Amino acid sequence: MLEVQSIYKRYQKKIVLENVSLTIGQGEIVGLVGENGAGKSTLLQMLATLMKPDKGEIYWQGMAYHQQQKAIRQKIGFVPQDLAIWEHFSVEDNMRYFERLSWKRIGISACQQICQDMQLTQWKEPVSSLSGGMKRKLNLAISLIHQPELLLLDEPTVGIDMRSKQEIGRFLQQLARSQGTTIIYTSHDMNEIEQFTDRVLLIGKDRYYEELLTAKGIQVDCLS
Ligand SMILES: Nc1ncnc2c1ncn2[C@@H]1O[C@H](COP(=O)(O)OP(=O)(O)OP(=O)(O)O)[C@@H](O)[C@H]1O
Repeated sequence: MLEVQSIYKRYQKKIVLENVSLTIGQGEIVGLVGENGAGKSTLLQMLATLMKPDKGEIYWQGMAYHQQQKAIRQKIGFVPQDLAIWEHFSVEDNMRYFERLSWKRIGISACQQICQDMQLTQWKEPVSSLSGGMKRKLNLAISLIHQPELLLLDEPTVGIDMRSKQEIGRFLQQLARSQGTTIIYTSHDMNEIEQFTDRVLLIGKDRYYEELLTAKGIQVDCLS
């Protein structure tokens, strides 16, 4: 279980997160939505241990972030908005490279299986020749090599076509159901959020998303 207790974050004078608390259970897929600049990436970076809150505490499976950061980091997969892959290597070489650096050595067949499960089948092709959607899938596949318990995705499907979105969404659902992976992901696509998440957390002051999602019959929990 992920527990966030009353966290605060400000950049210079700008308060971004103010008294944010949330609880997410194992195997849940949660959509994090809100207007541009609401603080979604900031929150994800804190959940990924890459940034500390000014105040408040975060726990994963009862372990406090401020006390067991290294152990917690090994259980987290984080996919930032920007792609972090080697363009001139093949899909296989990317997976081999990151598998070698991984906390957990799963072997190359298991790496290939992750790609296949995501319908990323261009194993031998250079990344530079892949479509944007395939590159996003590879970025996601790399984050799964160490079999994270908590997967944090910052707009994993931005700029990609409907088909790849569907494939990624279905893959994430399968991952949560079969492995019990807890998944939090941000998106501005409310159809995708409706289709693939179990529930929605809204961040920021803008109530546009709340109205939109409530009209679709989706329950929204407001974080600020
Ligand atoms: N390192 C930083 N220094 C100063 N201000 C920052 C920094 N990072 C983010 N901000 C500001 O904090 C606010 C929240 O940014 P954040 O990237 O978390 O929002 P977001 O909800 O992810 O936005 P988007 O949907 O555009 O990705 C924004 O106003 C942003 O300009």
